[in-house]
Amino acid sequence: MTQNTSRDVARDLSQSDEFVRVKIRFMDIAASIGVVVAVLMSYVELRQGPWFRVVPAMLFPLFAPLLLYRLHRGYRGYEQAVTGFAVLISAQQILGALFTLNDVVALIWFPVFPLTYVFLLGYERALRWNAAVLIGLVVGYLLFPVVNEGLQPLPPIAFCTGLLAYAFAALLSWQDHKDVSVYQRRLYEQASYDGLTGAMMREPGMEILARFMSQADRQPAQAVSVALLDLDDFKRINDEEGHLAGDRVLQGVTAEVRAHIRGGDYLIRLGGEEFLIIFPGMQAEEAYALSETLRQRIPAVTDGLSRRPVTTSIGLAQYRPGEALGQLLGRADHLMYAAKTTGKNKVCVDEGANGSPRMVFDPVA
Ligand SMILES: Nc1nc2c(ncn2[C@@H]2O[C@H](COP(=O)(O)OP(=O)(O)OP(=O)(O)O)[C@@H](O)[C@H]2O)c(=O)[nH]1
Repeated sequence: MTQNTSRDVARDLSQSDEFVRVKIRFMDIAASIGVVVAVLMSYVELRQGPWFRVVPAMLFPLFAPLLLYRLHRGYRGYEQAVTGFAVLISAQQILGALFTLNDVVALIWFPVFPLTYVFLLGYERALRWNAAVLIGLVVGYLLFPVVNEGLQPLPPIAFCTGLLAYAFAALLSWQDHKDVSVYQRRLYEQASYDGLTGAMMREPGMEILARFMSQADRQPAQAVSVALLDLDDFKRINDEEGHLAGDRVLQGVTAEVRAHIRGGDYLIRLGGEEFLIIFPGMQAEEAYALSETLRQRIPAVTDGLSRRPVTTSIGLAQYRPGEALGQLLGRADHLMYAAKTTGKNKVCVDEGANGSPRMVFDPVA
């Protein structure tokens, strides 16, 4: 089974934290400057020609404040505002082609907009968006004499040069952003995944768990279970067979876990020989079956990696809506500790209902 790719995870995280805050701050500044420039342009335009030529330039000062307001209204507001800005800029461009393409100054903006789309939408969406806007510009140019009562637009050679500059800027920004994204993803992987086992590290893992917990708060039917998995007597392997043997065991165990969990599950290394598996959308009973399979398989897969079979103790808890992350992990830890103190090599689980944890499964080791 395939696990979440680091790319999916990076995308998930990049939508929520510091990255978004920086982007919002930048958009506040850029949009405010845009409003001032557009008002000045409208004023100049109004002195030179008929009122309707001002419409494209006035769109931005009219709608940008509303979008800035949406931008600060949580995650949904942010998504809508970002797309809204892209729509606003496209409308401004295409209407601009329709009304003002007899002025060579209009071409100055052509290479600027592809960069804006990449910033707002990411390079993949921006590429499609740019293709659509290029078509819109051509249509606007062709309709210019009809809308402007016989007034001639820029000569075709000037317009085509503008289009080429636009397409070139779009390709360059796409290529550049792609390179940056690859680099960012590599940095993210290094910062988020444990080099020895490939399991996710504690901090990003906790962020993801917190996200699933708040999802479960909003939709109580959406269960989340976690399994805290700790290898038994691991110190003895290190002491008797050396650290390298211990490392091999850790790698063997995590490979086995990864092979059995589902695509949307997460494996996190909390530290040392302690791991957490997040089972989104899974009740404790179902997660128990999977954990029990793992418990049974681990001695077999570590056979040969160490002189004696390695066993695990697992504490399994289902999230109770409203509880804190520390409480959920505390319950899982308490259950794992119960498994350790009652003979090791077992899975202990509670029902996930309110009240004190109760062990409903206590398989024979
Ligand atoms: N080889 C190796 N050992 C590690 C790593 N991280 C932590 N350890 C060792 O893991 C061992 C954990 O020992 P303990 O916490 O006593 O746990 P244990 O021996 O498994 O005992 P129980 O949990 O009670 O079953 C320590 O010896 C750590 O040095 C690692 O990355 N590689």
